[in-house]
Amino acid sequence: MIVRPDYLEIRGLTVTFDGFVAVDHVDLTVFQQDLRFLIGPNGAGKTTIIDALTGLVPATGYARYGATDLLGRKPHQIARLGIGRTFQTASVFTELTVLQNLDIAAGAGRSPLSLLRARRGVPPQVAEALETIGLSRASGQLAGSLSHGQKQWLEIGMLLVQNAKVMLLDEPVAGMSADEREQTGALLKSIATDRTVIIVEHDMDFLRAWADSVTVLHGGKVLSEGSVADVQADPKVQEVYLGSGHTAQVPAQAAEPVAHDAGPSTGEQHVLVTEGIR
Ligand SMILES: Nc1ncnc2c1ncn2[C@@H]1O[C@H](COP(=O)(O)OP(=O)(O)OP(=O)(O)O)[C@@H](O)[C@H]1O
Repeated sequence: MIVRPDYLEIRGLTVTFDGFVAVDHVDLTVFQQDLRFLIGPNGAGKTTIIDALTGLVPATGYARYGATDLLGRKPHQIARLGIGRTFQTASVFTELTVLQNLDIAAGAGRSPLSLLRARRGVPPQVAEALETIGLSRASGQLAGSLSHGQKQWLEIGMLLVQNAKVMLLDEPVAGMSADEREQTGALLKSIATDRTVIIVEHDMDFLRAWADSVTVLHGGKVLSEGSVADVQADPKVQEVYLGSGHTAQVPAQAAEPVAHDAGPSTGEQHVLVTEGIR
């Protein structure tokens, strides 16, 4: 792998909410081509890290992409620097077509009214994004009529046409069918060839199938980092996921996270969690 200078480097990232330290001196380095998964129990600080990197919450420390500092900037400035994110719930314009959604994301130098008008030809970067996300044939379809998975792909396409070089994806496969998960894995792998991609995910099967590397968070701190095999073998990770039999939080199969206050785990949950990390 050729290491290029434009990679994401985070040092001592800290986010505090009214005295509560949600992210606690996190160090993270992610290179292009390294499909990095960020995992951890509910409340570990995963989404807050993405929020801090995209200017939604104030943070201290240091976060740099290439030569550019990210902290202390407004969300739109960070987006313009090529740092893109998705949310747990896809935010597409449901009343507009797939193509119109991509057009708006691309800006394309057109007025809002002209974006809504039919027009000849599709800008090359939009056509390329349509192809990459597998929605070329659905380009005229209303985004609201897409499947859950297709909406997530459209959102990724909207980042592609904005030339996002860093993509921070929050639970991209939650609620997807098995087929959609498979297609999403292949999509993420392909976009990570020349981008820095971080995926927050609870789905351990998906992680095992697609992660190049994993960072495990717990209580706002980095607990473990390495390959899937490395983190699975780490006793600290096993302790967090398996706990004393009362702290089970990450299901093996379910796409949705289990609530933090789900109460003592049952024997069945415990088996699921054991399968989840092994
Ligand atoms: N705006 C906020 N104000 C106060 N506390 C917050 C805020 N946002 C997050 N937190 C707290 O920070 C901690 C980390 O939350 P975060 O959403 O980052 O966790 P997470 O690892 O993404 O969890 P999940 O897997 O459940 O999404 C939690 O204790 C949460 O309650």
